[in-house]
Formats: sequence, structure tokens, C-alpha cells
Amino acid sequence: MARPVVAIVGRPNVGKSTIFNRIIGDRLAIVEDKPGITRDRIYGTSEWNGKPFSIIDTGGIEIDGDDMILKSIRAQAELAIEEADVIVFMCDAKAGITQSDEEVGNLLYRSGKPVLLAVNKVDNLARMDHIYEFYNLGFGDPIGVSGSHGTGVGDLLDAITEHLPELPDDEYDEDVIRVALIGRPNVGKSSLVNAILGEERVIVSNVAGTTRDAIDTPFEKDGQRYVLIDTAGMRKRGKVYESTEKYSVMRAMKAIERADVVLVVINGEEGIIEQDKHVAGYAYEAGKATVFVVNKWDAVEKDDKTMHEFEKKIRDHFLFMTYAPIVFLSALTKQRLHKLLPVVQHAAEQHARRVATHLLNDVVSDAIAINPPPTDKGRRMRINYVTQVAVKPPTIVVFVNDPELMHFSYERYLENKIRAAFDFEGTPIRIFTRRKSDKED
Ligand SMILES: Nc1nc2c(ncn2[C@@H]2O[C@H](COP(=O)(O)OP(=O)(O)OP(=O)(O)O)[C@@H](O)[C@H]2O)c(=O)[nH]1
Ligand SMILES: Nc1nc2c(ncn2[C@@H]2O[C@H](COP(=O)(O)OP(=O)(O)OP(=O)(O)O)[C@@H](O)[C@H]2O)c(=O)[nH]1
Repeated sequence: MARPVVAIVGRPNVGKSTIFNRIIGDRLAIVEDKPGITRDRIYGTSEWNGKPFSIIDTGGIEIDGDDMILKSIRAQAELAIEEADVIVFMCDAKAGITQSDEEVGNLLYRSGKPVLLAVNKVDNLARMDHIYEFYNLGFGDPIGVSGSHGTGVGDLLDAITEHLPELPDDEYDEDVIRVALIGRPNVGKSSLVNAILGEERVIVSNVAGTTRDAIDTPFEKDGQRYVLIDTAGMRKRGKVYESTEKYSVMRAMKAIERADVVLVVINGEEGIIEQDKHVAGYAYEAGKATVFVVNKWDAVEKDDKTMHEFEKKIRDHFLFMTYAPIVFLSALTKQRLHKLLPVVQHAAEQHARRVATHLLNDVVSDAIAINPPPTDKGRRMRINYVTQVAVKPPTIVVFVNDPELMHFSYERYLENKIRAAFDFEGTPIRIFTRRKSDKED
């Protein structure tokens, strides 16, 4: 099921990032290895009242020239109107209504999207009185929040989840592998799509997605049906925000949500940049299978070590995605292109793979025997049993005497043992630890 997208919009300094961080929580920015990088996060996934959603902080779009601030917030508002399902319009109780707020309000007003008015910096009861003037913006009841204290954020989340649309499921059969091609401009996504399709039988060409405005292209290869979800061809013309990373990340997020397998296309000539990490990180968070495609391999001067070195670079940059296979190819010359789809198919199979409970427990028992679970203050974690509860991605629950005793490193150890036994190449695995005492058995 695709996740609806929530965007936070507002002029600089009202506290968008602060509230955004409150909503996504202090979860680690898993794909990043540098400290402090969490501050730069621009999207996250969250859940409230059992409803999952993605959220994007549209702040910080910078545009040069006169009226810079005004243009920037206009670009933000346009981005949100274009892409989000619910918009949180944020103002500042300390500052009151400013002209920029009115500007943003006017744009949002005409959008026809659900807009929730959040008034931040309501740090004390006295400030609560300040929020009434915000009725004048014409978006109904203002929701008072405080990014500093966290008050009101629950109410805001209630309002958000109340307005989240039910996104219809895709119309494709279960056995169709949905593939999204993601990558920054000019890495060769369109060329790759054409190269793949040029060789295969296209069943129906360019069906506009019914749920989303992506261009979907179904095709078949060796008896396997696929659909390519292409984000490359749908850029709109001439708008300011198109050049911003946020715009492309938001587009990518929506394609990733609909995919089983995400192809992260990297330009082999240029190497890896920050933006590649953002999209790959989202594929990981969304629990999708991932294949790295290093394109333009024809243009790279190579010796016998080049591929190995590039592979090492990818592994260093994407520490948490060691499961993702890497395919080097050229969309232009079609060199090594034939290697791609078998890898995609394998990743999709692993993503949907279900392992029987007894097999899983055999592997975990052996793992425990080699390396017993950690102790804490003299108490040892006891693993009672392990079971796979979901697929896409494979999700495993470890039942233990006390979940507090589980360490991240031990979880990784179990994951590695499980991967060594059952492959799962190309797919992330989710592991949850839950309490279950012996007595309950
Ligand atoms: N008093 C008070 N200050 C807050 C609150 N929330 C955020 N701030 C402060 O307001 C300032 C701006 O916060 P940010 O979250 O960076 O604001 P932003 O809207 O994301 O700003 P841009 O990135 O410039 O668009 C920071 O100094 C915050 O510490 C709040 O609830 N109360
Ligand atoms: N040498 C070489 N050039 C390539 C290859 N694939 C694509 N190109 C070139 O790279 C440029 C960009 O290719 P596109 O397919 O338009 O890239 P894109 O990622 O779809 O770009 P956007 O539409 O901007 O997102 C074009 O000039 C292509 O000819 C390749 O495998 N080798």
C-alpha cells in the first residue's frame, strides 16, 4: 500500500524542522555514517493511530535574486501543492501573522488540498491566546504546538491522520514485479528504460498510472511480467522548484512507495553524491528491494581493479545496504544489460520470500550456540523462538524474555546468520524483538 505524503510549509524560522524532527522521532538516519547528518534530513516516515505516512520538510529551498524569501516560500508551497496529500501550514505564535504568512496562505488556499494550520512556539498558556488571530488566515481552527516542549504535536498528528486519504492499491497482479528507476538527473534513467524496453516485448505502452501521475510501462521477459515505474519523463516545465533536490526526492519517494524493486541508478563516470544517498535511504526505510545500477560503464576507463574499487565505494557509502547487488552496465552500448533483469527478478523473489518457522529456529539455535545472547547486569537474554510474520520486506519477530536485553549488534549478528542461511539478497530484513516468557508457552 502506498503511503500518503504530508508536507510542512511555512516561512523561514517558524520551526518547521523542529516539528518535523518531533514527528519522525529520533530514529537514526540509518544509511548515513557521519554524525550530525540527521539534521539535514528532509523526509521521513512515521505512523500515528496505525496510519503510516511520509513527511517532508519543504523548508530551506533557496532561490537567489530579489524577493528571495518570497520566491523561496512560493516554491515550497508549489511543491507541497503539487505533491502532498496533506499540507501542514506552519506559523509562529511569537511573531503573529506576517505578510509572508498571508502570501503562503493565499497560495495554499487555492490548492484544493487539505491544509492544517499549525501555530508553533506556543510554549506556555499565555501564548495560547495568541493563536486566535490565526483564524484570520481562513484555514479553520489553528492547532497550537510547541516544538520546544512537544505539546500539541499529538493533536497535530490526530488532525493529520484524520485527513490522510486512502490511497488505492495498484491495479497490477501479485506476480508482476514493479520496478522503480531512481537517480538524479542525467544519470541515464531514460536511456536505461529505453534500452530495457528496446529488447523486450512491451505489452501496453505508457499507461499513465491510475493512482499516481507516474508513467508505467508493463513488459514481459522470459515469462516474467514487469512494470517500469518511470519518474524521468514526468517533469513539468519551467517551474522553479524543479531544480531543487526536494522536488526530485519527493517524486522518487512516490515511485519507491509503489515499487517492489528500486533501481538506484548511479553515474559511473561521476561516482556517488549525497543525493544518491537520500533516495537509496528512502528505499531502505520503505522496506523495498534495491539494486544499484552503475550506468555509463562504457565511458569509464577501466583496468581489472576498477569494478572492485567502485563496488567498495558503494559499500562504504551505503553501509546499511550491503544486501543490495550491484550491476555495472551501459544503457548506451547495452554492454552487460542482459545481467540486469535476472538480478531484479531474484531480488523480487527474496523480497517476497517466506521462511518456515522451524528452519528459521534451527538457524537461530545454531547462532546462539556459537555466540550466546548478551547479558546485562547479570541477566542474560533468552530467545524463546523466532518467526517470520510478513513479507515485502521479510519481517522477523524474535521472542525473548526481556526485549531490553537485545543489543543492536546482536540483532545484526542474527540478521547476518539468517542471511547466510537463506540468501535474502537484494532485500532489507526487518527484525523486531518482543517479550514472551517461558510461562506463556
Ligand atoms: N520558543 C520556541 N522556539 C522554537 C520552537 N520551535 C522551534 N523554535 C526555534 O525557532 C527557530 C527556528 O526553528 P527551525 O525548526 O529551524 O525553523 P524552520 O521553519 O525549519 O526554519 P527554515 O529551515 O529556515 O525554514 C530555532 O531557533 C528553534 O529553536 C518553539 O516551540 N518555541
Ligand atoms: N556514455 C554513456 N552515456 C550515457 C549512457 N546512458 C545515458 N547516457 C547519456 O547521458 C545523458 C543523460 O541520459 P538520460 O537517459 O536522459 O538521463 P536521465 O537520468 O533520464 O536524465 P533526466 O531526464 O535529466 O533525469 C544522455 O546524453 C545520454 O546519452 C551510457 O550508458 N553511457
